[in-house]
Amino acid sequence: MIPARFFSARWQTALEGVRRWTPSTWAILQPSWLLQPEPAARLLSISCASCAKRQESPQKKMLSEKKLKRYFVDHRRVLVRGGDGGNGASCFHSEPRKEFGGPSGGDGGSGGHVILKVDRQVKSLSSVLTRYQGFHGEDGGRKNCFGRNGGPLYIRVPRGTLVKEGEDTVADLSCPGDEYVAALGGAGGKGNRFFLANDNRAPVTCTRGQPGQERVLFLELKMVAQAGMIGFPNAGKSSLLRAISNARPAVAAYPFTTLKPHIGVVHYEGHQQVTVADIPGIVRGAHQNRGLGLAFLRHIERCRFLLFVVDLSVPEPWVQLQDLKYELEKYEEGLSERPHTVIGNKIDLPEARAHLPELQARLGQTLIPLSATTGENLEALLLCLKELCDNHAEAERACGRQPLSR
Ligand SMILES: Nc1nc2c(ncn2[C@@H]2O[C@H](COP(=O)(O)OP(=O)(O)OP(=O)(O)O)[C@@H](O)[C@H]2O)c(=O)[nH]1
Ligand SMILES: [Mg+2]
Repeated sequence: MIPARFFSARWQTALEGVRRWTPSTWAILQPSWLLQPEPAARLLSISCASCAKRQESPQKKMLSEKKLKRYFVDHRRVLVRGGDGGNGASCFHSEPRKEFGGPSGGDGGSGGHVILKVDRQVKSLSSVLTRYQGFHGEDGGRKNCFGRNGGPLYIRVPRGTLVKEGEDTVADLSCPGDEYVAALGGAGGKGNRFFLANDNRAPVTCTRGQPGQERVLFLELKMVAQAGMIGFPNAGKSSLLRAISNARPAVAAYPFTTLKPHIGVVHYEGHQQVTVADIPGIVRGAHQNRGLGLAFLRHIERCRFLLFVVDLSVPEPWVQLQDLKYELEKYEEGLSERPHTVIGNKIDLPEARAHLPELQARLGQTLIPLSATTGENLEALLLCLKELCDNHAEAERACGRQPLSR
């Protein structure tokens, strides 16, 4: 037996802690899969479901509503100006023993365009600045030297960016690699060589380069996903996305953990994929700009079907559902009528199980009770997603349109 004085003060504190442990403390430390019965045989392999971790709140300081909105960059006002054209030169050829060498002023180079380009790596408009100036063309030079053209200036934007000028939508950049010339560069000026004519053998005229086009554009980001998850803060939307896809949005026990939409891809057999967007939480009165407001709902506009995520552990979960639909209708009439399914999350909690029968009775439609944390009944959600996707594709094909894939 080693005497206690041989241990450092730190070790002694640790030993004290061990002595205080009780069986219940051990139970808390056990992984959840040891305490719960094995779920029924799974129809599909959901490796991520078992990996979905419960992350404890890092005691983050609550942000005010005003500050919350600053984090959410999905629209930008941008002033774009094309590069100015270079000026033409006015000079005459001069060489020993050569009289009347003639005009030799070169043209100016054209100004560079400012181009919006979709880049897969860019996920939000936060990297887009408020003003851009294209590269200017070089001035023309002596000896008929033309100025160099200004190169194009690319502004990298995320996929799903809408470009508006005033009220008009001028471009919809929804595919990777899509480009839109936001501002044209100015044409280069002409040097005096250009004005050489039979009746004027020594022109001195040269013109200035034209200024680049100037425009004020509004960029608006609309995520492109097939399914959109809508729910109150803390309903477990991000946990669910982590469980069914490889996306890794933050999960924590405080509201508004998610401040920008995340997209996850759910993989099925036969290389079929369904994209699911996790939208920041909606609160009652969002249409009056409460919480994060309704600004982020523009991401749902493009979703083909919706997943309403309800927290079953709250006292009256059906009220949450009514509020969600009400807020959607306030944003855009008919939005809540899109093909959708209702998900009752946190079924692993006893109070959630107690609320389930009443919610089902009030709902009058099928509800998928599941647990994002334990992975219980996730198969039902995956099958339902696939069905919604197949139905959508069929409907699109019937109308002669190409269904949205990813
Ligand atoms: N018991 C239990 N807790 C869950 C479950 N799903 C999520 N949670 C917990 O609920 C809390 C909120 O989860 P999130 O996934 O961040 O919720 P959210 O809907 O994304 O929240 P916001 O981003 O704020 O809108 C976290 O503490 C999760 O651990 C579940 O199925 N069971
Ligand atoms: Mg979240």
